Amino acid sequence: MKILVDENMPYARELFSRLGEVRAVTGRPLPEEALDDADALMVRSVTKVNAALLAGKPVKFVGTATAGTDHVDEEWLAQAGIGFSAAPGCNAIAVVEYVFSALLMLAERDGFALTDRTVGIVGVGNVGGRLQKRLEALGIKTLLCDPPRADKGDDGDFLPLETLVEQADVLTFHTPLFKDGPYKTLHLADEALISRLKPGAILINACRGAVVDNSALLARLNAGQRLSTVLDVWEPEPDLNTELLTQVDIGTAHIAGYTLEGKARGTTQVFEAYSEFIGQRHQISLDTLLPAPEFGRITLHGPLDQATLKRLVHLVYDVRRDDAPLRQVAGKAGEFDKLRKNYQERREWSSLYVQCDDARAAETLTKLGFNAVHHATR
Ligand SMILES: NC(=O)c1ccc[n+]([C@@H]2O[C@H](COP(=O)([O-])OP(=O)(O)OC[C@H]3O[C@@H](n4cnc5c(N)ncnc54)[C@H](O)[C@@H]3O)[C@@H](O)[C@H]2O)c1
Ligand SMILES: O=C(O)[C@H](O)[C@H](O)COP(=O)(O)O
Repeated sequence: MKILVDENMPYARELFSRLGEVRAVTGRPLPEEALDDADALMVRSVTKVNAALLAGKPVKFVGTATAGTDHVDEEWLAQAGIGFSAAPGCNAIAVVEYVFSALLMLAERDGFALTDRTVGIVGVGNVGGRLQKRLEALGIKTLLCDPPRADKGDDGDFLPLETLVEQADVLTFHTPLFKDGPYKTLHLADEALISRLKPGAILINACRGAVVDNSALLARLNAGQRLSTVLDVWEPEPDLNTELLTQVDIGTAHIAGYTLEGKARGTTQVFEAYSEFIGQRHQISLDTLLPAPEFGRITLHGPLDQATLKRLVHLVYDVRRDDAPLRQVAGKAGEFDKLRKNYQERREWSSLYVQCDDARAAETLTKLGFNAVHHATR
């Protein structure tokens, strides 16, 4: 059994070698000769998986260690009889923590309280749903837009996108990229939508670049629209518009989902799916794979306010650590992917054990996803 894995999948060699011979390859471009004798292919979002890549090859299963699947022609895989699995939700926590890190940074810089802001969430799935819960745990008002869920009759107060545009101070996108169909998201944020955002609003895109029309966004920013912008994803990648990067408040190289936990969950989810596909079911516990974090334990004295939360969040992950390197290399061939390949280890908030002498602080931090306990220390 020969299994090709993207070289940017942590723990892939260790896990997949339990099932067969593993070869790690670059995902962009994927060396096509490697497919000539491969039984299975494990990719990330940078590899386009379609007939052009796989027709006539022996590959019987494709796994993508990602939440998004717009790089995979699932219809063709199904008609070609090739098994497929994605990794839904694997990195949702990472994206939520990226959004929080960015919002706390902007709130400190511009001197506002997050509890005075209303956050509009477009796409309320694994990322958007967790984001809603964590924002509400802090007492921040959210407005939700998810037409597919609304049409299915899911519980939730789902609103038209237009209402979010009118009322939200922060508009954050967490949809898949659908190029057409009833729920098309390509250029969902077009020039008309962007121009109607509230003055001083914050626009965040951490889903797929083309969900926001990047040329329209640049035109609005150049026209002086009062807007703060956080872009993790770009139209196109890896060759983003460098002028747009100079205009955004935070710009990163599609790494919102790149916690070690998030990437490792992606690998284990496709490993479990493939092991089931070949009839050798394995289940993996993430705890057995992950190393100890750089900061493991801290004591918080007193209550939790926004400034304290910001310091705690930024101890684990400060989004500015990923903004500066992108600005340094943008426009240079190959550098966007190099930043992603050589990504400095980043952990999730749950990796930090926080001992609090204030019961409410412990309760809030627990709801936010920290490993917090209340323990009187004074
Ligand atoms: N930047 C990153 O590193 C990163 C990491 C994870 C996911 N993503 C992207 O974010 C997307 C969302 O991730 P997820 O894990 O929450 O996916 P998900 O499938 O769990 O949730 C997506 C939600 O969007 C909703 N939706 C679909 N069309 C919509 C529309 N037209 N308007 C509003 N809502 C719509 C769906 O009904 C669903 O509830 C992924 O598809 C992926 O492309 C990016
Ligand atoms: O859809 C996702 O899960 C993310 O966008 C994706 O994982 C980003 O990382 P990549 O697969 O490109 O390494």
